Amino acid sequence: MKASIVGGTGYGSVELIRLINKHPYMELGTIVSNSQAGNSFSQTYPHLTGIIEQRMEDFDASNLSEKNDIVFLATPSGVSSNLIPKLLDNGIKCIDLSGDFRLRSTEEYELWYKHSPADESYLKQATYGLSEIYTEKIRSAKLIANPGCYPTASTLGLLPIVKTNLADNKSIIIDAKSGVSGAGRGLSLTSHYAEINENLKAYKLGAHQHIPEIEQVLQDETGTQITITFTTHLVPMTRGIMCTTYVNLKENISTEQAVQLYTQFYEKNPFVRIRKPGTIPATKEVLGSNYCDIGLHVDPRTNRLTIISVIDNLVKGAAGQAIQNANLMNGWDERAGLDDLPLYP
Ligand SMILES: NC(=O)C1=CN([C@@H]2O[C@H](COP(=O)(O)OP(=O)(O)OC[C@H]3O[C@@H](n4cnc5c(N)ncnc54)[C@H](OP(=O)(O)O)[C@@H]3O)[C@@H](O)[C@H]2O)C=CC1
Ligand SMILES: CC(=O)N[C@@H](CCC(=O)OP(=O)(O)O)C(=O)O
Repeated sequence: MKASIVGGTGYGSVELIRLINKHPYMELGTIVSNSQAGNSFSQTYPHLTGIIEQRMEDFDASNLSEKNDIVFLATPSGVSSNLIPKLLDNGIKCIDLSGDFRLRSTEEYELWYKHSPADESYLKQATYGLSEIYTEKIRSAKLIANPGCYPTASTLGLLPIVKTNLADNKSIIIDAKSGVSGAGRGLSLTSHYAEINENLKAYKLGAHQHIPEIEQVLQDETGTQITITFTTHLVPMTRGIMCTTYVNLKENISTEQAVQLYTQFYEKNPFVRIRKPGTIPATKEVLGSNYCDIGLHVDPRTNRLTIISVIDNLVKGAAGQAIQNANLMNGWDERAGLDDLPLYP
């Protein structure tokens, strides 16, 4: 099966190429680049010299649909909302790594993303691609809105407890941290070495575009409106996301009981690993892999649950989850092409 990528020179694209290159049932099709059409891929990424030499091309929906079986869009928000309708009209399946098709409400999209929303008739065709939770819908989807990196780590960490009657849903605080590759390859002052190195910054306080996305999933899965406190931080490392989430419990449970609840919740999900009581996951322990590792602790003095969830933002947070969704859409083992062990140290 041939997989095309749009947004060729970005980090999401080069990570998709790494994963497609070793996938048992997919091979790389057309790479579309807005800025580098005509140039070979290895000119932008010399570490792939002699491996990915193909020339990147301009976007052409009918040509892409003729030559490929699926298209991954790894473009900034505000771009795929214009491209995906043309692709769907040509009958090709799409997986969008951007935020353009994640929020069902067009008003919310405009409010948080500050772009014009996608056309509602196409928005309605999108399935939110949190692989572990929407598995069955994903299998028959034609358009996947791949979740954001922070929402993946946050919601996988929160869902087992909010879906029980144990959590005080008004008390949720997510303290989130990301490596700099989460901001993409584009140059900006905030990702400048001298601004990042030996520094720790909170950003987009109360204004992060992932707030409505996380709340939408929590509402869909609990049937109640849940408002969260969510703060993002930029950490001087390349890859990795850690979400430290605090939830007040309405009943007394022990750490061991929380671990048992989470283990049962994810027992059929190979990419979610629940840590034993007393072991705390770190970002390096999932580096380069599609795992989301979750550590839990209940403080008996406050009866508050602390959830530590970690992912590699470019794998489970983007390209890896996109491949996992393509696997589900095609009826393959969801682990196909995603069996790399974490890279350690
Ligand atoms: N980085 C991460 O960890 C994650 C990213 N995402 C989302 O995935 C998407 C891709 O992210 P990422 O690869 O990191 O971003 P990058 O900034 O690294 O790459 C995006 C690429 O899109 C293309 N592009 C840029 N502007 C335009 C435009 N106006 N029209 C068409 N193409 C354009 C460019 O490639 P070219 O010129 O070659 O076409 C660019 O390199 C984004 O929406 C991001 O929010 C989601 C989860 C995690
Ligand atoms: C470190 C960093 O800057 N991360 C980005 C995450 C980008 C992302 O995944 O956002 P989308 O919803 O547009 O896909 C951010 O916080 O905005």
